[in-house]
Amino acid sequence: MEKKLLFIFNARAGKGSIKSRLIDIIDIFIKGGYEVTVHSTQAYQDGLRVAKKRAGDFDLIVASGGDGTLDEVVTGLMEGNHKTLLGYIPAGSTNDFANSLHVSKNMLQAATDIVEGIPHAFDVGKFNDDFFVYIAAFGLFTDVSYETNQDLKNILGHAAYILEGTQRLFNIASYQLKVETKDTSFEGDFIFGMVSNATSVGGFRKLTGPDVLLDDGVFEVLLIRRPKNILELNEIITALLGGADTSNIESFKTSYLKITSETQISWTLDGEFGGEHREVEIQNMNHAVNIILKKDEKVPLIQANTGNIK
Ligand SMILES: Nc1ncnc2c1ncn2[C@@H]1O[C@H](COP(=O)(O)OP(=O)(O)OP(=O)(O)O)[C@@H](O)[C@H]1O
Repeated sequence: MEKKLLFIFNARAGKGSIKSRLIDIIDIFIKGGYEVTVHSTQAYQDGLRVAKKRAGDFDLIVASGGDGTLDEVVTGLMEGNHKTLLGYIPAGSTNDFANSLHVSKNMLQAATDIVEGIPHAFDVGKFNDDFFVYIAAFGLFTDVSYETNQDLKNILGHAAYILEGTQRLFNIASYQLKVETKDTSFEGDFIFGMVSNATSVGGFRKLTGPDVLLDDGVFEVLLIRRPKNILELNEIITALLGGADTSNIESFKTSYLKITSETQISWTLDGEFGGEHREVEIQNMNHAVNIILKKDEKVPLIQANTGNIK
């Protein structure tokens, strides 16, 4: 029997770059032995709705768009409790997570790699009642409006850019936080926080630290305290650029994290607006999604290949 593939794509992502490749992509899927059902997302969260409702009827779901579309489809899989295999064809203006996954930026190659590829189990983040694929972050967004879409797209690149070393770290909002893990808890005045499962964020590799594995059941956490003077600021910047550690940066790995603040904090989940929260519980959902990647691709994973789907 033919295997069933649900193809969910955002025709608007990346200025509509997928449109001219659509027929060739579908042709690759059909030649790969799939019966293809196509859905172009009609609005914000449509990808989530369709994945949640329909993924159970398919052997493979392929998402195409930017990080936002991937986030929505994974959230739909999680909310619907589906274990359907997932493929990703980057087609947005921001495809940050594609760098961690080593997915080809050539859409036809990415489609071929899905058809010929191998599924790998990846961790997913649970964020209160929501989910994220590779990052939940707050801070450093005060001069970026959440109202216009384009600003939102660049939010992680923007944060990473600021962290790379401008003096603006002094002039931004900070948040009084209590941070709890299963082993420890601490408090402080923080300007930025990120909980990630990625080898690079906003195009910057150093921010997530070395020895990142995408299926190890733990997140990399980076929390930056407000610098009190130039010396502390320089220490923070040096540490972010890979130099000596500083007590103004908390960085650790954990499977669970609770962050409580006195005021509402705006969060971003995978580069999209993740709501305002005073209390956030983040849990690593180990091996929650099975993503198909090119054979022999050196993606940082503990697990060896879980078997060819063909
Ligand atoms: N038809 C649509 N109309 C409006 N928004 C949509 C539509 N389809 C998807 N979206 C929303 O667009 C957002 C961004 O999508 P995505 O991540 O795929 O692209 P992007 O690379 O961020 O975007 P862009 O290339 O448009 O800057 C997502 O939140 C998604 O829900």
